[in-house]
Amino acid sequence: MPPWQPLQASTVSASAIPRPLFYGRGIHKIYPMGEITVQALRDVDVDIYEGEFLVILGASGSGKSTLLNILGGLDLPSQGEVWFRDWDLSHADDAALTRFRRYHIGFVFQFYNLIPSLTAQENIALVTELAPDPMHPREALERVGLGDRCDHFPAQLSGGEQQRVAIARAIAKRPEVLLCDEPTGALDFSTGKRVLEVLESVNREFGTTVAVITHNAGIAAMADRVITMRSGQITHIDRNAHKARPSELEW
Ligand SMILES: Nc1ncnc2c1ncn2[C@@H]1O[C@H](COP(=O)(O)OP(=O)(O)OP(=O)(O)O)[C@@H](O)[C@H]1O
Repeated sequence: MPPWQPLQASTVSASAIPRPLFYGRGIHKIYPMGEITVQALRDVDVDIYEGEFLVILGASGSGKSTLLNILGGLDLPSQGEVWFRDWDLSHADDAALTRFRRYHIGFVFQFYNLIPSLTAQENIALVTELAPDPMHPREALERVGLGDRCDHFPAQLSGGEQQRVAIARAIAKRPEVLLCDEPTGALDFSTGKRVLEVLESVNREFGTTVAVITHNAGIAAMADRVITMRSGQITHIDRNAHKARPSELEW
């Protein structure tokens, strides 16, 4: 990692602030679209710390998914630098990014992307077969409260249960980071809260760094820190003095 400077001026000396797990500076992302270009990210500086629960909040089109995809090694910035520990993600080739995703990152998306013809535990086994030190698929399902649904097919599970299988699939390879793109976007209020409880317990019990992107401001209260985005830029970074439990959230 290059010499690191904390983002915000602080009364605490820089050496007392932990080095971030992710370190991004001057990130731009431009999509050429024929005659015009779309600037999805403009000069974004971001730090993500080990073990934190981060919420990235912003309206549709503000650049949240673009930023998450770059941090997760699914996409490259057009300009700027992105580091994960000592890995320079901004200059990594496809093979290096695939290794990075495989060994370090679990993804959870709004739509669960389960294979309909496979049972819950078979969906998870597809991932754990490639991982160096995975959980047993049954254990991962127990972690999300679905130990009794191992042999159910996705169509036999509710939306919230399918999302919990997707979370079990993401945590089964014991990633250091869980990146979640609108994980409750397709769920009703109480089912969404159950999914957030699972993400909170993964963060608390395993120490997994969790980043959740959402347009739902009600979710921000459960985070350690909240990054707010607008028009491809970070407009605020706030730390919650008190973290709400998922059961206390309202939206
Ligand atoms: N592959 C792409 N090609 C062209 N433009 C893109 C592409 N991906 C994103 N964009 C544009 O970049 C901007 C940021 O999109 P992004 O998906 O990151 O926003 P978002 O905050 O995640 O929105 P949402 O909450 O609707 O998912 C938008 O204007 C979007 O249309």
